[in-house]
Amino acid sequence: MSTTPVKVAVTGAAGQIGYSLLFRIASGALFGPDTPVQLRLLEITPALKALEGVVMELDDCAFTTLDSVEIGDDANTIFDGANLALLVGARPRTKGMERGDLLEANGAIFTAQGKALNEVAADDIRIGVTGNPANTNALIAMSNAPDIPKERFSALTRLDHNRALSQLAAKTGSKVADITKMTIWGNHSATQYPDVFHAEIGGRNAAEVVDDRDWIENDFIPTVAKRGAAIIEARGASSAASAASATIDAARDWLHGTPEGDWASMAVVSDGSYGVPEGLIYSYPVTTSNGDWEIVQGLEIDEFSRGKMDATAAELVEERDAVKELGLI
Ligand SMILES: NC(=O)C1=CN([C@@H]2O[C@H](COP(=O)(O)OP(=O)(O)OC[C@H]3O[C@@H](n4cnc5c(N)ncnc54)[C@H](O)[C@@H]3O)[C@@H](O)[C@H]2O)C=CC1
Ligand SMILES: O=C([O-])CC(=O)C(=O)O
Repeated sequence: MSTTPVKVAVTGAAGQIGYSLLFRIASGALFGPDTPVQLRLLEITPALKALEGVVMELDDCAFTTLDSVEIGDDANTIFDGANLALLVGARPRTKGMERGDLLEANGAIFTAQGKALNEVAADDIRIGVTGNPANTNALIAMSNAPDIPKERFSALTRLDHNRALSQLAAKTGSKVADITKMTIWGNHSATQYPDVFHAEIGGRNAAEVVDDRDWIENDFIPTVAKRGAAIIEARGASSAASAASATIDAARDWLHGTPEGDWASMAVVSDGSYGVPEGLIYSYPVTTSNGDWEIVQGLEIDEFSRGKMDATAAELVEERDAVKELGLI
């Protein structure tokens, strides 16, 4: 239990993910009922008025864990002393838009925010990137923050991980709580590889419990990988409440640790593990404790998995090369 307030910066705070995320953080979902939270909310100038309205609503909730709220459009002011920065603000993908189109639009945002974090964040800063294209945005922020250890940056693949848990539970008639060791490899995009071959259901190998290779290859993997597009198609807007929930899950596990006997999926800087090019922000199975993560080592990778893991790495190499060409990293 800590009574020292935690400073949590959230960007894109007036957006649709923000509208769910801020209330969860303020109510103690991330740090528990005894830790006061100071919210630092960054928006672009035209969105500040809407953000004032969100702050009025935060006030009206009378959360006992919410110590203070500061809003603004200057990253150096808002990130000052931040212990955790959740970089959500970005331009969301709209119907028919490909992720590559987003690289340039978002590059400028994450260059500036990486620099500001480097200047003013607290020494223990952890940075989680939700805004798309999340892996490459995290790479841009990381590359523009040379004084912050690279391990402090991650991109969100927890939503994909949670989607995979839910699909697998539905298929096998099991409970999400019975499933462990799910893995999302690679990019938060349609090339991601949701891997059930190392997952377990009630301690048994998940692929064996499923016993339906066709479902794994032709239903499960594409359903999870294309779920974001399916939500956009159905809702006319990208995932918001589920993305906020996954952002909380990811930050909570990072700061407070993964449960014994389980792991989480997190896109983190590659050290070359599993043959992934060093320096990419690639989603791995990780265990965490006290704000540090470690890539789960020693998993056997068969030819099918190898192909999928390499394909998503190749997409990230392309994204990296594109932003390099734009001078963003
Ligand atoms: N990694 C993941 O699993 C997921 C990622 N996303 C991504 O999250 C991002 C946010 O999504 P939504 O909240 O739905 O979008 P939104 O458009 O509702 O909100 C984004 C907010 O960011 C703000 N913003 C833009 N530039 C900014 C800057 N430089 N500084 C601060 N704020 C800035 C905008 O004014 C806007 O209020 C999008 O990129 C979306 O694609 C969405 C779902 C899942
Ligand atoms: O697909 C999108 O643009 C939104 C997103 O990242 C997701 O829902 O996974």
